[in-house]
Amino acid sequence: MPEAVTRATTVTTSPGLLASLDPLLREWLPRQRWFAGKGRPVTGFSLVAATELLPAGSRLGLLHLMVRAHQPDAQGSPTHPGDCYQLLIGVREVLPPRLAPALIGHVEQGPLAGRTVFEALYDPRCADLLLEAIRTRARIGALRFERDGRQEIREELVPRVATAEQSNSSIIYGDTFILKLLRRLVPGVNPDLELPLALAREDCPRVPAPTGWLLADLAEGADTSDRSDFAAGADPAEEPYVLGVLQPFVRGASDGWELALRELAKSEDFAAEARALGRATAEVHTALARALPTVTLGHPQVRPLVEGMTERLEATAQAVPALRPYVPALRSAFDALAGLAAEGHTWTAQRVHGDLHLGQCLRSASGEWSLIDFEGEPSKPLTERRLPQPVVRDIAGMLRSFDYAAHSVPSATPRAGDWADACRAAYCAGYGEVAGVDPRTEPVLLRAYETDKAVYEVLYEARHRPDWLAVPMAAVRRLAADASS
Ligand SMILES: Nc1ncnc2c1ncn2[C@@H]1O[C@H](COP(=O)(O)OP(=O)(O)O)[C@@H](O)[C@H]1O
Ligand SMILES: O=P(O)(O)O[C@H]1O[C@H](CO)[C@@H](O[C@H]2O[C@H](CO)[C@@H](O)[C@H](O)[C@H]2O)[C@H](O)[C@H]1O
Repeated sequence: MPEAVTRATTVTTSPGLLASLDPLLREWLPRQRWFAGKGRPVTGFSLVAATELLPAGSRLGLLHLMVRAHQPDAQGSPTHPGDCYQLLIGVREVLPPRLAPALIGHVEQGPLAGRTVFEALYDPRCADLLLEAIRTRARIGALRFERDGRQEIREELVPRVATAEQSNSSIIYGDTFILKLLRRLVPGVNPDLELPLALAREDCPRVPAPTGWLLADLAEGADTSDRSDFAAGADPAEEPYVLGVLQPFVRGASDGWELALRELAKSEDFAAEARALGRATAEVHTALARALPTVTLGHPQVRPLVEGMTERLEATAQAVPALRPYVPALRSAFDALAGLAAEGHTWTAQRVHGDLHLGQCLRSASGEWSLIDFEGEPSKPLTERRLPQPVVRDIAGMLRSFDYAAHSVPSATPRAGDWADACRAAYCAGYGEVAGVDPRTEPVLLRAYETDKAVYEVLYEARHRPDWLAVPMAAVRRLAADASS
């Protein structure tokens, strides 16, 4: 049986707790894939919240920590407050061999001295406890576990940690549910929960409906007993943090990126799948437009949007010299959009996925497509990620992804360029079939967003995967040449 979670309600306030973990976390945290502050030293930690899920002094202790890692900002200024991370720390006298890969270290001082701490997600007792807490809508200190009462959560589903390369951490329960635990935390409504909940209200089958979620409500004296809307609360600093989302697991799924590369390697056509993906994207967009407000973008709104794109282009050219020769031609794509707006052209904006690419699309064993990971670009503030945008933002992301796939295979692969063109056309056609408007009827808007995405990718690859920089640079050359012709 899972732990009786509602008994363990002590909030740990021991001032020595973080000091005792400090030397271990300094070494361990920067090595984690999800650590967002790579390349900058961690100069210290402060505790945002600590909750004892199982008493730290017992045979197995379990701590839920929200810890701010202090780092100088990218410019070296030490005043940056640092990012807040979610950690689940197991505490034992001795770590069993099966948990050795989860070791964080042996504590030498403070309240946990002499004990071993480890990444608790790998301990099935911890994973069971989290699922049980969601199932029973537990309140543990500042932590609130919620669920959609219409979805059944069976007990005793065997947990395992997901091995996919990801920006957060996930536990899969018996191939039935997947719990994504967000790592870098910010207070406020998180689109990764907000949008799937809105889509579930619209009965949109293209996005797994949240089964449960967990929040941390740190507002002093917060009485959360009858708050069903996690979005309540005017001041973002007072709003709950979204810590994780449980959703149905799409069994036997392949992601669009894996499938596209597989078909490309065999020189197989992917147009039918691309068209289905276009249809799925349009289904999600139309449901989002029904569920959440839409706005009209005229000249006053488009001007700052274009300025933002231009600033991103210039900042990226500063950071990546290879981009510099193409700046004037790329800028003309943004200027053309501003020009149309100045002539009185308007566009509709609505909530969108915000970071759509082939890796965010899952095809189930029965061939149905789902879209996942509605977090948006994690480096942007939540308020920005939640702004309505033209749907073309997502469409451009997918069009870039087909191009990425074509440029990621060995150059000997015949007609990779034609393959990408066919996918791009099929995706837009599929989108138009459902939405009623083919995105290619807005070439200026599409070009501006595709250019902006390619510029984003140049910076992303320069920072994270320099070996891949040639992929978006090829697109930059193509977009610049088209602009000059
Ligand atoms: N509902 C789901 N069903 C099956 N696999 C999923 C599901 N949600 C996520 N995954 C898998 O987990 C990976 C990471 O999920 P994602 O939401 O993209 O997390 P992150 O934001 O950490 O990158 C996905 O690439 C996919 O392989
Ligand atoms: O998956 P994330 O949401 O963290 O997105 C980031 O990483 C992506 C790479 O994993 C990156 O996507 C780029 O590479 C993909 C192939 O690996 C390609 O399909 C995408 O089209 C391309 O943008 C994404 O940009 C970045 O935000």
